[in-house]
This record gives sequence, C-alpha cells and structure tokens, in this order.
Amino acid sequence: MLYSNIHYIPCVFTCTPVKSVTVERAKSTLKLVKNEWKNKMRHCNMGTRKNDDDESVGRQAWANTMCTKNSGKCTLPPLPRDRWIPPGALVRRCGISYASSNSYCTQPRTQRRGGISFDRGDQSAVYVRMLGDMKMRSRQDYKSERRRTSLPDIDLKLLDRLSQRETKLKFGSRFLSLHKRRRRPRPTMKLAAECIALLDAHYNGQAQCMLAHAGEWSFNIFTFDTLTNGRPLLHLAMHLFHEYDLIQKFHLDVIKLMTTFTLIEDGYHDSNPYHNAVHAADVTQAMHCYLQEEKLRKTVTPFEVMVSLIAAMAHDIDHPGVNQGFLIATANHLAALYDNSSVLENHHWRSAVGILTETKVFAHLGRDLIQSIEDQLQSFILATDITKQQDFLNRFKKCIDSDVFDYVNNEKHRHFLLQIALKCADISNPCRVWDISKRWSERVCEEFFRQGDYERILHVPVTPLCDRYSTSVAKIQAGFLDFVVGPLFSVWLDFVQSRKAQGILDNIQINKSRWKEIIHKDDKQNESEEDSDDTDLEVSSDIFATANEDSHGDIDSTELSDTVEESRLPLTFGSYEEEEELIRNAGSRRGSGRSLPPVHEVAENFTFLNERRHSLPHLCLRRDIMNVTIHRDTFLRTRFNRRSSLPTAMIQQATSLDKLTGRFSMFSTDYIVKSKKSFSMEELMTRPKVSNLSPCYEASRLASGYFTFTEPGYFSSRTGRRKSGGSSHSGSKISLNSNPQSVNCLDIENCDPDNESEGCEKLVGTDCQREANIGAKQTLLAFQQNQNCLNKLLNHNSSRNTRKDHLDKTSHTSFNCNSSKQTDVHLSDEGKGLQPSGLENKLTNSRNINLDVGFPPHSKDIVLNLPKNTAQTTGLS
Ligand SMILES: Nc1ncnc2c1ncn2[C@@H]1O[C@@H]2COP(=O)(O)O[C@H]2[C@H]1O
Repeated sequence: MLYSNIHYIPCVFTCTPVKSVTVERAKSTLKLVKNEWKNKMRHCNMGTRKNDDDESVGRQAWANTMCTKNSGKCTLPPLPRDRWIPPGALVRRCGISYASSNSYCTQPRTQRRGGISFDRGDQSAVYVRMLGDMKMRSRQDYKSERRRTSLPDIDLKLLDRLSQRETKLKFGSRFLSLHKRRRRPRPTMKLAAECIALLDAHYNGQAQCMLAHAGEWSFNIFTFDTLTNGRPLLHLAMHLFHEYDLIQKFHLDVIKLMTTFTLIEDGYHDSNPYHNAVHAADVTQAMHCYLQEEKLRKTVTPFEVMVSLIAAMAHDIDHPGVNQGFLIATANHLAALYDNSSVLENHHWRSAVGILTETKVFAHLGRDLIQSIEDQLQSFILATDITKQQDFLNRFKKCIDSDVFDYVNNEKHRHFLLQIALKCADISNPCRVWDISKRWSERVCEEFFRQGDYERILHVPVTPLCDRYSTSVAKIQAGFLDFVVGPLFSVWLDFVQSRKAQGILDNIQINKSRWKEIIHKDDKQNESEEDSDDTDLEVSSDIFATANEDSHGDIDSTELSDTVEESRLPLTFGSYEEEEELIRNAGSRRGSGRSLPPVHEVAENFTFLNERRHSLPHLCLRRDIMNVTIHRDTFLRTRFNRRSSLPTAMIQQATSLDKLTGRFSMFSTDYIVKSKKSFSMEELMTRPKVSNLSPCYEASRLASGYFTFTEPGYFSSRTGRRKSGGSSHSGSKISLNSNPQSVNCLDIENCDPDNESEGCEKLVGTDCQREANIGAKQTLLAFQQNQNCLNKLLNHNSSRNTRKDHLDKTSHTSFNCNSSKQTDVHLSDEGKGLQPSGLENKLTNSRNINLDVGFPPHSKDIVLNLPKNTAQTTGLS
C-alpha cells in the first residue's frame, strides 16, 4: 500500500481506518475529515499564535530545527499543508507530530508517521492513519523524562515493564497478586440467558428468605452462593449494612458501598478451593452471629460493627492459595516486602485499605475517622494470622479471669474482644453442621495439597500438612479440631455463655468424632488392602504360571518371579533422585509400596515387557495391558527408575494438577516429550501474577530455576542462550558465558577458597534489592542442600584458582549437563586445565547436574568438555 503524503496533518485524534468505500464516498470522507482537522487546527492554534507572521517564523524555525537535528540532512521536508504546532500544545494533547516525533527520536525519520492517506493505486480506499503515539517517545526517553519526577528507581522499572505491551497483557492484575482472578462461571448464568425474569424472581426470593436467617449458625453459605449467582459476599454485606442500619448512621453512598463490596469480592481468587469469596462470606456471616451474642450486641458501637464486618469481608483478600511458608521458601516479593512476618495478612489489610481509598466510600467521614477505620482494619486482619493463635488465646484466657477486663467501657478491651470474635469466625468452618463443615474441610485440604504438589515440583521441602501422600483430610481435621479450634471455642464459650456457643461446641465434638471414625475406617481399609496386595501378588504369579504352562510350558519359576518383579519395578529407566522421592512419597500414603496394586499397574507404554517376555503368551500380555490404569501413560516414562505402580490418588492428582496449571506439568505427556524444561513457582501457579513485576522477580525465578532440569544443551531458561561448540571439537563443548541478567542480583563475598567447608554462603547486596538477596540466598542455600556437587566442584583443589580469580565477583551462571553414563568431564577455562574431578564423580551417579559458578562478565569463557560418546548419549552435538 502506498501512503502518499498528501494532506498530512501533524496531530493525533482518534481516527479509524475506513475500508473499501467507493471513490465518491472516499473523497467526501476525505473532505469531511480535512474540514474537521482544519477546524481543530484552527482551534488548537488559537491563543498560541498571534498572527500569520508568527506562524511563518515558527514554521521556518521548525524546518531549520529539523534540518539541523538530522545532521543537516532534511529527510522529510515539511509540506505546504503541514502545520507548525507549538510543542507545548502537542504535549498537552498527547499529540505527536512529524516535528515532535523527530524531536523525541534520536534517529532521523525517513517516513511520515501518520496522517491521511489516499491510495491512488486502486482508487478505492481512504486510510486515515493514526500518528505515532506516545509509546515510542516513552521507549526512547522514558528514563530521562521520568527521572525528572520524584519516582524511585524501582517504580521506574515497574512502570517500564508495565509500559511494554506484553507485560501489560500478562500481568494486568489489579491487586498485585500472585494470581489474576478469574470469576467462576455463575451457576445460573446459562439459565439466566434463557428465562431471566423467572430466575430472578425465584432465586431472589429464596436468597431473601435465606438472608432472614443470616444470624443462625446453620446458615448454609454454599446454597446462598448459588442463589446469589456467585455473589454471596456482596449480597450478604449489603443485607448486614441494612440490618445494622449502618448506611443511615454513617450516611453512606449506596453505590460507593456496593462498589466497595464488589471490589472486595472480586479481590478473592475463585481458583482457590478454600480462600475464595465464599469463605469471606462465610466468615462475615459467622462474625454477624458473634456480634449477635448478647455480651457483644449490647456493648459494641455501630462504628465497631461496621469496621469488624469489613474486616471479616476483606480478611483474606487476594489470598494466593498458598501459605506464608511457601511464599518465603519461594522468595516471593511479598515475603520480602513484609519481612517474612504476617506476610499474607499484611497484604490483605493493605489491599482492603486500597479499595476503601479507591472507592472513597468513607471520604465524607473526615480524616480522623478514616484513619481510625484503617488502623482498626489493620489490627483486625493482622489478628487472623494463625501463627499468633496461641498468643491471642493466652491473652484471652487471662482477660476472662481478670477483673480489669472491662470490655463494656474500655474501647481497647472491646477491640480485643472483636479480634477474638474475628479469629473464631475465621476458623469456624469445622464448627458448622457436619455437611457444611465436611465440605469446607475438603476444600481447605485440597488447597493444602495443591501447595504440597507445588512444593514437590519446585523441590522445596513439602509442608507436612500439605503432603497428600502422607496425611489425609480426616487426620488434618481431627488435629485441627483438637489443637486449634477446640481450645479457642471452649474459652469463647466460657466468655459468652450462650446457647449458640454451646451448640458450636457440640458441633465440634460431633465433627471430631466423625473424623476420628473415618480415620479408624481408613486404617482398617489400608490394613486389609495391604493383606490383599500380598494375596494379589501370589494370584498374579499363579495366573502367569498357569498361562505359561498352558501355552508353552517352558518358563521356569525364576523367570516367572522375574516377570512379576520387573513389571512392578521397571528397571530400565534413569535414576533421578527427585523422582525417586516422588515415588517414595507416592507409595507412603498407605505405609509402604506393598500396598500398591501389583502386576497390572505397569504402564501400557512400557512396551519393553512385550518385547522382552517372548515366553509369555500373547493373550496373557494383552490381558495385563488391558488392566492398566488409563492415565499411567501420562507419567514420565524415562524418569521413573523403579516402578510405575503409583497409587490412583496420585494419578488423579496428576490430572487435576495438569488442569490446574493449564500448562505443562511434570505429569503431562507434553512434559514427557519436551521434558526437562525449567519451571518456576510462577509457571506452576494458575495465573500470571504481579510478583513477576516485583523487583525480586528475577530473584525468585533464580531461586526456582536452579532446582529444575534445563533442556539438554541449554544453560538455563534464564539465559536463553544456546549451547555452543560442535562436533568438530574432540568432544561437545559448552561455553559458560557470564550471564548478564545475573549481574548485580547475587553477590558472593568472602568466598574463602582455602576453606573448603565454608563455601560461598555469605551474600551481601551491592546494587541489588534486599529482596533480591533474600531470594538469592534461599536459592543458594536450597541449591546447596539439593545439589552437593556444587560444593564438590567449588571446593576441589584444582578449582581453587578459579574461585579465587573469578568466583568472588559478581555475576553468576548456571549450566546443565546431562549424561546417563559415566563420563569424562573436565571443567576448564579454555585449555588452562582446571579440572575438578568432583564433577566426574558426580556424573557417575547422576544423570543431570546443575552447576552454579560465578564469573565476572569479563572473564574468559569456561568450557565444559564432554567426550563425543557422552555427547551422543546426552543429545549434545
Ligand atoms: N478446616 C480446617 N482445617 C485445617 N485448617 C484450617 C481449617 N480451616 C482453617 N484452617 C487454617 O486456619 C487458617 C486461618 O488463617 P488462614 O485463613 O490464613 O488459613 C487458615 C487455614 O490454614
């Protein structure tokens, strides 16, 4: 398409392409646009130019500037109709002209950047082109421009990222959260489209009915969630504000109030099984129940009611579905931001305050009251930190026994009481009637187990409570009721002395005994399964024996037992310590691998069985394979060195995790094929998250990157740099260049090359953020735990020089080599002969090595030489 420069108009207004219009229409459109532009130009030049002389002077100056700017060469001389616009006017209107665009660009422009174009070729279309926008300018001069502002460097970096389109799309999350929220499909959405009136009347009627019983402990929040079409918090909150007459008392704007509640509700992640908006609504309803207790109802002020209700609503806002320990272990920016203390709770209250500020719902109440609301919100939400449970309980016990505790007259004492009430509400789900409580228990445990899965994959220690293979919902619940819920609610009952509280305590007893029954049943079942496994094993042997006798009769008993054993434990696969652990975990749920189903649990993909056991009748093999659990083929064939007989629970989990992540997981077929891709916490979580935008994003990626298997021949996902070298060399060659991305992220100081045990543990920040250091430190520590080879390598005699010369500098590089055979591997700096034999030893035992060594950017490349045969086995060439 030829864009002529006729009718060039150097300003930006919203113009849209006009497609395939007739010539007449095109011309008239052009005329219209021209006129409109003329008017606008006249208008915008008004007041900035006194007369035509001014214009000509300005134009001349502008033309001169252009020429000089482009080193005396005028690439695009101004045309007669080009207008001179004072730069001030352009900036005000976010406009950019030929002149201004050039003035902002360092490179001379060879084409006009916009205007109205007329395609003379086909005479059929008029294009109104948008002129260049402000982005180009912001790319070029962003820093220098912004630097004039008072924004600190971190914010500038953040803004820089945000200004990039890709980042914008990926991380456009509102609450700086780990996940982006995705609203559930509303239960009634489909129906609503069909018969909206009927549905409204029906559901609203029922929802209203339920709200009339909002103060009862048997309130079913799940039903209410359905009836309110997935908006339980908004409806409940509005109802309660009406019921307590808070709207009237505080002259609240209903629209602002609704906006506030909607934002709070939207701030919860529906992808969390437990920490979602339904949980928030549940806690709010429980809080309402406690506020109805006589001792509180008669004493608390409307202001306290209002703040405590908002606290209940927002107490878990933007919860990522993982706990504080996880955030710390994965060097999340929130952990660094809040000094690893009440990380989530701090984030919750700040998010809540952010919403209130944004909606200005309390703006009319004055500064003092707003400040008071914010302070109280903070202290309420921080009190929900479960790690402070014992402190609060002890204080509460003391208060009840003490005469000094005057909650009627003392505002602070009342505040403490409300904190306890909120804490009770937060963990009240196991105190509901069995059906509701069970549902919550399953949800909360599912969330724990998901975290455990993430931890397993990220190779951080699995939190015992989150390990789905070593604990169960029933066990978690029994423990939680015994040690956390029971003690708190019995003290609560002591204080409120009400029938409702007594009912709650009764529920606790009932639920506890039911969970204990389930534990008992499970144990019995497991015992009987273990017995039946033994029997199965014998039966399987019998089947094989009979089948073989029937068909060939040439298989001896040794071979038979081999068959059984081999099919349970395929030995042909590589030995990954990590996967071994996974298998161990998988088997440990029922105590031992013996409880796992026998022969027929071999994956159907394991065709070696078919190939090897010639002596087995075809039919017999077929029958075997038909019994295979269908999902088995999604497991890592090459990564399980022992057996494929994983419990069904794990297989199911694999699929659900797959769905959960929506990307590759280690259980997916994709992963088997491509395999060995680095992945981090960010990638495992359901959504893109703004943690990616945080200053220590690199650090957290760094943290996770080291535990991963990088693609053979690639250094790491961070560097994105391919292996170098080739077959012309005596062996494969991997260059370890310094990684510029790592510069300033990690600084290892005081690496004493003569002290082998000390290693490089002391991390001191230089130019980098403190958060980055935290992440980096965790990286290194975890790395050292997981990969002993680092120390072996670093402490080796022959590598001392390397350390001395290079490692105590700034930048870091990780690389990966992969070998299944014993290999001759040398680490050298381009022939200088630094050969750590520790690496050799490690390669004997391991298929995969990650090494982390630091090199200053200016150091010579370090070369890892792999003999040719190694290269072949590792896929390096
Ligand atoms: N039914 C439950 N079983 C086990 N833990 C629970 C249960 N309900 C709540 N919790 C825990 O109690 C914690 C209270 O604070 P959080 O909401 O941050 O996280 C909650 C869970 O970790």
